[in-house]
Formats: sequence, structure tokens, C-alpha cells
Amino acid sequence: MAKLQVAIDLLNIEDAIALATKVAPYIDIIELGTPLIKSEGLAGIRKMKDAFPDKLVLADFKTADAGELEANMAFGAGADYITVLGATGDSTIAGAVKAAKEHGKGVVVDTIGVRDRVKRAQEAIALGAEFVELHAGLDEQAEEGYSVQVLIDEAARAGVPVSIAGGVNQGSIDAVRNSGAIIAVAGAAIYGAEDPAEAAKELRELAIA
Ligand SMILES: O=C([C@H](O)CO)[C@H](O)[C@H](O)COP(=O)(O)O
Repeated sequence: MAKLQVAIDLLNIEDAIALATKVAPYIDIIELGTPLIKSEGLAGIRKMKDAFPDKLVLADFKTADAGELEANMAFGAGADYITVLGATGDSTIAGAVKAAKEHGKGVVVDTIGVRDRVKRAQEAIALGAEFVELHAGLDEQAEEGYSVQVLIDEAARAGVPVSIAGGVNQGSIDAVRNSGAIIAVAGAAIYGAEDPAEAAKELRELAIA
């Protein structure tokens, strides 16, 4: 696996920066989760990028419309990546990709709510997305019978660059790596850990094992 991404689903940017400070040595991409962005806005993105100029910062906008406009907002605030929903129309993805090219940044297409994630991932890459996040969100994870294994199996079949997000932890990261995913995304496994730095270190070691 090439990279480890921490998804920060906290609501306060000071807490988020404090967490990122602890885990930064083990992390490649710092994600401001959707609730954090809704809480702190574009100023939160700017504060995070200013605190970590050498890290890639991902703004989890989950954009559903006005792709070019929202991507310009995220990149203008310092984000390196923006997420756009795969469930939305091709023109929204294409608009965000246009903005990304102008800024020298990247679009990540999030498969939340998409029925055929593999097919949509292939379409999103053809539209110019840098990679696709095969993602089961927090609500889907809470549904009975959910297992991250479904995403791992899809990553192995996708044939395009993907990350996996949706309950990735120390128990599953080995399989995530072997699936061919280029990025493992871990949220609760890090921010919910008693010792987030130790959790991130462990995930990093398992990710490159
Ligand atoms: O994107 C996420 C979710 O939609 C809330 O914003 C999570 O950050 C993502 O699912 C990763 O978090 P974990 O599932 O806790 O690893």
C-alpha cells in the first residue's frame, strides 16, 4: 500500500489539529471529515494546511452539485484533494476535475450510496478522478451484517486506483493492503483510540509490512 490517510471526524479544528500533530509522523493524507468541514468551514481547511504544509490535506466535501465551484472553494482554501459523490452526475465530477487541473490538485470520487461501486469507480477514473474511495459510511457500517470485506473484494476487482474507507482498523489493514488499494483510510481506529499516535504507528507498520 502506498499511503495511509487519517479521517478526522471531530467537530472542532483545534482538537483536529491536536490529533493530527500526534499522528502526523505516520500519516500521508490528513482528511477533514464532512462533519468537521460543516462545523468549521473553509477556515478549518486553511488552518489545517497552514499547520501541516508538507502533508496532503483532503477536504471531504462529498460534493453533490456545483462540482467546479465547490472544488475551487476547497482548493482555494488549501486542500490538495476534494471528494465528490460518485452517486452524482458525470458533469459534477467533470466540473470538479476541471478545477483540480487548474489548481494542480486532485478529485477523489466517493462511492457512498452507489450500488455498483466497481463500475462507477471505473467511470470516475475515466472522467479524470485521481482515485476513487470505495467507501461505506458510518451509517452503512452500523447496519447489521456490514463487513469491510465487501470493499476489499471490490478493490481487488476494480482495476483502477482506489482507497478503502469504512471501518478500516488493525484487524483489516493487511487485507486492505493485499487488495491492491493504494490508500487505506482510518478514522475511528485512530481518533477513537486511547493512544492515537500508537494506533497510527501500528497501522503504518501493518500497511507497509
Ligand atoms: O467519511 C467518513 C464518514 O462519511 C463521515 O465523515 C469517515 O471519515 C470514513 O468512513 C472513515 O472513517 P472510519 O469508518 O471511522 O474509519
